[in-house]
Amino acid sequence: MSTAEKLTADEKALLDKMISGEINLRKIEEHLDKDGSAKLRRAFLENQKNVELDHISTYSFDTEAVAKKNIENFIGAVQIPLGVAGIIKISGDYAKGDYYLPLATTEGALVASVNRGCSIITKSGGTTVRVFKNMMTRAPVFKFSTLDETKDFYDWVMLPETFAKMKEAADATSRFGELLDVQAFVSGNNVHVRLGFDTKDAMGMNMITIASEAITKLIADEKGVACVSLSGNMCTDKKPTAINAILGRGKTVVAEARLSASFIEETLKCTAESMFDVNYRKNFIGSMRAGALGFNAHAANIVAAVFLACGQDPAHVVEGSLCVTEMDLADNGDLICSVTMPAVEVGTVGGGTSIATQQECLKLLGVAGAGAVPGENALALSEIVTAAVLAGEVSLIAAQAAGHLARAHAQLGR
Ligand SMILES: CC(C)(COP(=O)([O-])OP(=O)([O-])OC[C@H]1O[C@@H](n2cnc3c(N)ncnc32)[C@H](O)[C@@H]1OP(=O)([O-])[O-])[C@@H](O)C(=O)NCCC(=O)NCCSC(=O)C[C@@](C)(O)CC(=O)[O-]
Ligand SMILES: NC(=O)C1=CN([C@@H]2O[C@H](COP(=O)(O)OP(=O)(O)OC[C@H]3O[C@@H](n4cnc5c(N)ncnc54)[C@H](OP(=O)(O)O)[C@@H]3O)[C@@H](O)[C@H]2O)C=CC1
Repeated sequence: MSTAEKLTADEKALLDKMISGEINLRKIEEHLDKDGSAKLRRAFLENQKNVELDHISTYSFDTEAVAKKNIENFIGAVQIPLGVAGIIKISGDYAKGDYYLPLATTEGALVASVNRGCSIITKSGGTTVRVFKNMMTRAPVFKFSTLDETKDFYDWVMLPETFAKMKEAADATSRFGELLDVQAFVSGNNVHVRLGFDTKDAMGMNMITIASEAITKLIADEKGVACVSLSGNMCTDKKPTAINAILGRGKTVVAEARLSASFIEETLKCTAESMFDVNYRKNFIGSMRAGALGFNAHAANIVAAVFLACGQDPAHVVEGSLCVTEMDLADNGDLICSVTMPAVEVGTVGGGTSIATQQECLKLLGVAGAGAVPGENALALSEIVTAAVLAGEVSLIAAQAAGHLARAHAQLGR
């Protein structure tokens, strides 16, 4: 049955007004609640495009909450299959213990692969994970007329007294956010001011954009300089950049595991030497020749799957792909594997984390909501994501070393 056939007489009258252009897609909410508005939009689209929008009408989350803070022109939901990999034993500073990883994907063989990586890592004693840096960034840009004005502003930004004033203005905008660092980058008569914040359990982009605006107001008051754009692209949000790879953004995290040669042969069907060789020629030489920013096999695959499951901003997979995967042979023949993730941008409050299905995945990981100590749940999630990436890298490199890549996808992915 089409959506139009399920409408009441009143709803049909509203649909006629939408079709005639009297009420637009957005304004239908002035007449109906969020679910009703979604139904009318689907009926309108079915009428306009001669399609059936049946499956997207099925969802179980709280529509009022979702349509208020997560989506506009709401029409329903798409479903992404969700699998689980694990257990994986993680020894982080925040994530400690055995974890089942929720992975949302449509790529057959991905969950199997991560599962295999979890299995060998856990058999080998688990992965050690450490967070080296924790700072989300926003970088407004300011323009000047002369180089002397540019230099004067640059010097002022770098003063400790200026940092103190900026911190006072920024920290007043949030109960949780804290300004940690200010760096200025000059280019001709433009100055990009890269502001770094601790955002505690939030990924933090809404929070720090508000805080950064308070800093631009302070700058306007103190220096009479107008901000050209609150984001001048040196932040850098949602674009692949060297600055994020080098200086980090969000959490900079490393996960390491030492895999024994015999487990590699038994579980991964290849040798430590062959994995070392593939990793060197593929992830290092191949990535270097390709001009890549990330030197890895498929970090983005795992970041995307965990992010979709756990309500993270999927566009931040870009930064998640800036991963360096290393594999080194130890004297006793073991393979020491690590992933270095300079920019893991995650939160356990805010954004999509409160949507019911994503909440369940965060609960499965034991990191839903605010940490007992603010920030600790987001830090734990960043360690889990990095451990999951290590599992994916180990398994895929092994599959390529064993010559199993095409076979795996032929069997599981089509
Ligand atoms: C597919 C496997 C795992 C088979 O691997 P296998 O060793 O032949 O399988 P197995 O049947 O002997 O099982 C070994 C373990 O794998 C796991 N496993 C095995 N099957 C399943 C399953 N159905 N469901 C859940 N877990 C599974 C599981 O942990 C199992 O242990 P067990 O549970 O039996 O003790 C392996 O060949 C593999 O990992 N291949 C790589 C696949 C992969 O990583 N794909 C990711 C995407 S590739 C891509 O998109 C990016 C790319 C490739 O273009 C990037 C690039 O340029 O490199
Ligand atoms: N605005 C932008 O330019 C961009 C926005 N986004 C979007 O931003 C959203 C994420 O922004 P984000 O700031 O993380 O989330 P939200 O703005 O959704 O929520 C964060 C707020 O939650 C409150 N909060 C409650 N408990 C805690 C806690 N323990 N730790 C930290 N904060 C807590 C804080 O409020 P308070 O500050 O009042 O104390 C904080 O500012 C996503 O939807 C993403 O897609 C993404 C990129 C850019």
